[in-house]
Amino acid sequence: MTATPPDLPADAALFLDFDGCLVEIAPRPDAIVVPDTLPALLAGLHRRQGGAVALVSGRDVADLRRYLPDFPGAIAGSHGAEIAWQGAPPDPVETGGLDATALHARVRDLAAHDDRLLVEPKPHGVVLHYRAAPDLAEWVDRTMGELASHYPALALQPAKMAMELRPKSAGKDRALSRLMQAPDFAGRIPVYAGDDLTDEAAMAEAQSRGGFAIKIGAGPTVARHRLPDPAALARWLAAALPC
Ligand SMILES: O=P(O)(O)OC[C@H]1O[C@H](O[C@H]2O[C@H](CO)[C@@H](O)[C@H](O)[C@H]2O)[C@H](O)[C@@H](O)[C@@H]1O
Repeated sequence: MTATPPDLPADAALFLDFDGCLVEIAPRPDAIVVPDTLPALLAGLHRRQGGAVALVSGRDVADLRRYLPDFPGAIAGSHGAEIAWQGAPPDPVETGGLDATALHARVRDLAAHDDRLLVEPKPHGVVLHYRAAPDLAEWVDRTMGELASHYPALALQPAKMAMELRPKSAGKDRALSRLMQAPDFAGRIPVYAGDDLTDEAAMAEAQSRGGFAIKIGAGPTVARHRLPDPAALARWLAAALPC
């Protein structure tokens, strides 16, 4: 059973997923709408939590910075493959010699199968989206699975109406563990909010470290707490800030 979360402790380290968590899911990755109030909310939380606020997303760091250019905290992008500390460029990523451009071209060729499919290239992988073609779910899973067998350094990452190839060495749980070693985060209670399969390992990691996790929306989860949607999460976060 998942319960409403307790108040955000002042000594928490806060980890926030982006799509489906801070912003509503949209028909396409570039169609999301960032609520007007979100940048100030994140800045207020960053002050209140002593700098211990991080975005943890499947999107790459550059993409997240386009949507939240003034976010003052750390950003773990590409499912934790990239970590950018407050305002700095991302740490270099070990890609195992991946030719990302060739991979993107291969997936674009596969996507020519149906013009409702959408390819999202990433610096260390690629996503094939089928939100506009739900009938192709099985085809996408199978085709990306076959492709994955040619890329031993990449792992299949199922997401909402999408299948991704991302570095095997990445993972939001690993990103959380790394961030928890940083001076602003160390010794704090990890609190993680997320909505997708990609968040489950990080939620488990937060709980195993004595913190808590909040699942946003419906669906099975390891999280012990739940809120219905990004608006409810924003209200819960705002309640932690002085009026
Ligand atoms: O880890 P997240 O911040 O939750 O990012 C996960 C993926 O989110 C994006 O795709 C999802 O959201 C899109 C916009 O709402 C939606 O159209 C798509 O169907 C969803 O899968 C993003 O495009 C991916 O790169 C992220 O990995």
